[in-house]
Amino acid sequence: MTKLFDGMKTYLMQSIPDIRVTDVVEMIIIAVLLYNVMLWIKNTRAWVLLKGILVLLGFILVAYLFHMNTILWLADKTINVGIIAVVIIFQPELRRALEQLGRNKVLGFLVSDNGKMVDDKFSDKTMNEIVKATFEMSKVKTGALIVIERKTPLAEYERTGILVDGVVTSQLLLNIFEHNTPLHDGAVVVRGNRIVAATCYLPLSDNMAISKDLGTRHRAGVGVSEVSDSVTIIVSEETGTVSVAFDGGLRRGMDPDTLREELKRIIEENEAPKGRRLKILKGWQKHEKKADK
Ligand SMILES: Nc1ncnc2c1ncn2[C@@H]1O[C@H](COP(=O)(O)OP(=O)(O)OP(=O)(O)O)[C@@H](O)[C@H]1O
Repeated sequence: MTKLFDGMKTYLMQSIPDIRVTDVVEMIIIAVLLYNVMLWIKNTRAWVLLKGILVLLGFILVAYLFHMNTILWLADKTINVGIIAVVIIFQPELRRALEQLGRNKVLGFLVSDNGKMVDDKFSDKTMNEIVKATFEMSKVKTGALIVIERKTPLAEYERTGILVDGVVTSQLLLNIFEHNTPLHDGAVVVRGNRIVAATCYLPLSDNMAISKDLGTRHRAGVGVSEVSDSVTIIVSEETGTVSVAFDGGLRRGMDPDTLREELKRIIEENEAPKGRRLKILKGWQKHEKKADK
């Protein structure tokens, strides 16, 4: 009996490899990475592609089971080209994913982003002017798209528009978005207390979770929030509804108080200490789920 136990003990000691702390850390990192890749696949066009690849793999399995050598040979020869094709097709999504990684605070310590300094800090007055203009436009159903820059520079999108460089006032915003005027189309970019540009073209989000009732104005608002830490206010031309896009999410049906509160919260988050920042993000995510229903 003792011999049996000793044998089992030796077997177990030999067959279970030494698990070090680094192995556990490695497993956690891989699990987090896999989870994020799966989330990314689910929320982009990659989900449709993945389904196509699964059908193709099923087909190859059938060919393998029935020894269809020509099909197997063709599959073998095209797989490398297929991988390159996937990288080319998903170049915008991959670029966006890498940009998001670059915005990650962990990397932020290594790659500091001090390229842009805003001396003119977003003030309460500016916030009130924006809220006032937003709800005046909402009342008369004037479509609007206002992007507020934070840490991520939006120069790339600013360049697609017309330079304005004016102090943010409700009158200026109303004027810009007035129907049938040269500046009303596209987005306005706000940096600090100034409107830097109008008619800007923003990247469109391809998030499948965005309601099908919403068109390109809303997709553009969410799109820019996916590639930057900006806050975007969207006024629907169809319904007058006010929404806020932030961190890839959309919160709809805002009123003046909730918009002011939301803007304050997000803008202040910039200066918030770490612990508070986490709470703020959790709060946002909770709200976002409710609002998107
Ligand atoms: N990529 C973009 N960047 C900036 N603005 C855009 C972009 N795409 C569309 N827009 C703006 O959105 C307008 C079209 O809005 P559309 O009706 O498609 O969107 P929507 O989300 O249904 O909004 P609404 O509720 O106001 O109709 C365009 O005239 C333009 O001003």
